[in-house]
Amino acid sequence: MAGEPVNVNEFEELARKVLPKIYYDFFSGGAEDQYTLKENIEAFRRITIRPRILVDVSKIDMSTIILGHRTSAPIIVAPTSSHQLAHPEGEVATARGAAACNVIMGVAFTSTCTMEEVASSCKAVRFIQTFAFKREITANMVQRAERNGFRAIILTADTPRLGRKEADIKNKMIAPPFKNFEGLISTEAVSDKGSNVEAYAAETLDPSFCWKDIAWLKSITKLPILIKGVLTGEDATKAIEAGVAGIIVSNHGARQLDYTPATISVLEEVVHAVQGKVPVLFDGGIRRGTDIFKALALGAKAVLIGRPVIYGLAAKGETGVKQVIDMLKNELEQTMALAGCCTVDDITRSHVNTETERFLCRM
Ligand SMILES: Cc1cc2nc3c(=O)[nH]c(=O)nc-3n(C[C@H](O)[C@H](O)[C@H](O)COP(=O)(O)O)c2cc1C
Ligand SMILES: CCCCC(=O)C(=O)O
Repeated sequence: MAGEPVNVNEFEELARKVLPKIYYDFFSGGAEDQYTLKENIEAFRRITIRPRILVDVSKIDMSTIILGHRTSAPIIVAPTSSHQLAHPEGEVATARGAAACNVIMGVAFTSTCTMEEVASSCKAVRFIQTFAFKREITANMVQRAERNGFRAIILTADTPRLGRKEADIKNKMIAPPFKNFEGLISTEAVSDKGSNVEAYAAETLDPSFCWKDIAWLKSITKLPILIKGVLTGEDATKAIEAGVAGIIVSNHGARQLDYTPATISVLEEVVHAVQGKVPVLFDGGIRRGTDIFKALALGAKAVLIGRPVIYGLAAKGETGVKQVIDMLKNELEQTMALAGCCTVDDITRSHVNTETERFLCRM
């Protein structure tokens, strides 16, 4: 690739060049056969856009409100771990990039900078992401999140144990120090076989955590709880019964259970089950503004972006994060203009055709 990257995929190429192979594999990889990893991207290609012409698109407004926070676009930085493996400034640089674009920053508890460092370094609206950790870890996270001005808790519920990423096992991937755990777990997880990321997970996660335990989480915090990892209408209904403030349709970027469907193919099922009771957010495979448009048309309030942000960070630090988010914003704006939508609310179900509909049209 010659010159500056012009799209997110070119940022991935830059990141591949600058990162040691072991870290590129860690960031880019998925579980086992990586069927879902491919599908998350491919399924977007099977959805087409139904544009409307001769609409006055002289002004496009991409802004939206997410849990009461106005943001410049329906884009959130997905919580992803280990940013210092991509760039020495880690999550601090990522959060500053998000702040510069006026989008919400998801911070993983398994970050390499502490929650406090991220909080004091930028003005971005921040959501903290947690797993179903052992209770003393969760309680510590909640106190610190509230004290440091985080605005919501993202409970990632698809990880009772860690998915098997075979590249990490082969590469003997060593997790960086996850500084938020200091004083909470006795040792730095070590493992003599394969990746030690799994050993970390085994020491911190509580695989017995289930739906009823959300009541406990709600009892120890005033922050709204978003549940991440919902892939079925059944679980969406349970999540609403449990009283969550929002749902994130996600398969963890295809890093947990392989052969789950592409997230974009189950978004509508979840949206139907939710019946507008809480916002439905979406992640997995967003690489273009057209992908964001498609997710919004199928009922998402906003999308989370995982790997593209990490690739921007790896390639150019905070500037790269900003460039990646700006690229996606510019592409969304272009898509909205060419499809005849001036605001995000103008994007409706009738602006896309899924594979099923195209098949029915031919009958
Ligand atoms: C390197 C990496 C680390 C991740 N770490 C976490 C994490 O700590 N917690 C979490 O809930 N999701 C994590 N995720 C999943 C993301 O939040 C998000 O669901 C996923 O990356 C979206 O797919 P995309 O990368 O195609 O945008 C991680 C994803 C990647 C690629
Ligand atoms: C213990 C670290 C978990 C990170 C994670 O969720 C991922 O790599 O997908």
